[in-house]
Amino acid sequence: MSIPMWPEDVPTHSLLVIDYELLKKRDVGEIERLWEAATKLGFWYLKNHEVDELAQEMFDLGAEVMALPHEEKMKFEQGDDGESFGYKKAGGNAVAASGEPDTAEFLNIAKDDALAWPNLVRRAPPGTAYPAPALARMESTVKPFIEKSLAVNNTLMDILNDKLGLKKGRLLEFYTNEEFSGSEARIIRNPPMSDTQKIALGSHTDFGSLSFLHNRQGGLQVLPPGSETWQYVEPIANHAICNVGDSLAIFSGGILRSNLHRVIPPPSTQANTVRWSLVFFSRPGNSSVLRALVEGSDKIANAVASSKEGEDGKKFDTGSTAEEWFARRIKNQRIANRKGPETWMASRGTERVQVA
Ligand SMILES: O=C(O)CCC(=O)C(=O)O
Ligand SMILES: [Fe+2]
Repeated sequence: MSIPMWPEDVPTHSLLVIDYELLKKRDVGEIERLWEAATKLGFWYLKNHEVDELAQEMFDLGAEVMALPHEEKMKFEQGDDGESFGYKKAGGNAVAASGEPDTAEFLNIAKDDALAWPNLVRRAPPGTAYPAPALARMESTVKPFIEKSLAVNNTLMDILNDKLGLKKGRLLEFYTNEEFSGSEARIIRNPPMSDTQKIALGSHTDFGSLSFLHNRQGGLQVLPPGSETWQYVEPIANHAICNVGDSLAIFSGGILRSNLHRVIPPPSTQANTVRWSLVFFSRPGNSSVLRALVEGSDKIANAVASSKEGEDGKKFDTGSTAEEWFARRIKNQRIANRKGPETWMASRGTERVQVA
């Protein structure tokens, strides 16, 4: 599919472009730029990451899955208990405290299932785990996509670990393949909308640590620090978009920024197209306690000590495991679980500014 050019007449927020090749060589200048991006906005472009071909194969898989009849996809529904893996229908989640439904459908595939393939360790038995086109491409596409995405996220994490002043490998202890986690690949489809302001995915911070995003059309928007205006992030060919999620913001005592973002339909020139996007989310092992790593780094201890008492103090010691944190957020987004605006509030993460 050819995608129309990005329009020049919409408010667009530029991101730093980080070169993964240079990061792999631990180029000092590039590491500084990554640090700037991860601490100021928490979003950046990543080029030279070598995952583009596999990303395209994931989109092909996504097209096959989403073309299945609705009843077939619903056999693989994620359910109402806070489980993320599986299919989520359009309208399954709220996008705001009002309870307005979302418009995007997505399929989430567990990292643990892809790596254990041909076994399924998180969703079983096979007939009810994932739609057939996903199972058919698990070995050829999903597993290598997840392995490569993990390598990218782990490299970024290793660099951020050192910049945070943590002992070598400390952060990566949370992301071993030994323990189950909420890490997953997500393929998202949003149909064309006549209302180009109709919210597809509501304002949120990401639940996990690092998100590695490939989107074809625009529609992703960020709320930059200090701004009250949502701004588009331009999709650039062969450039992934990376962002920091709640867990890294908490581990780092707020030094790394988990920024609010949302998705609306593609703007202007790109309107009236089906919007496709694909994300790999790295999330800590289920038993990881989400609290600032103050004992491991003076930098983190100082950041927590100098943050606003009460509000921030509590934020950096959540008393919650990663598993509980994700289940709470997922469960309370679900329209089926909605009792009122309080259900939406219960689904929130580390947001400083609450946007309804
Ligand atoms: O589709 C996008 O561009 C972003 C998706 C997103 O923010 C998410 O799934 O958490
Ligand atoms: Fe997100």
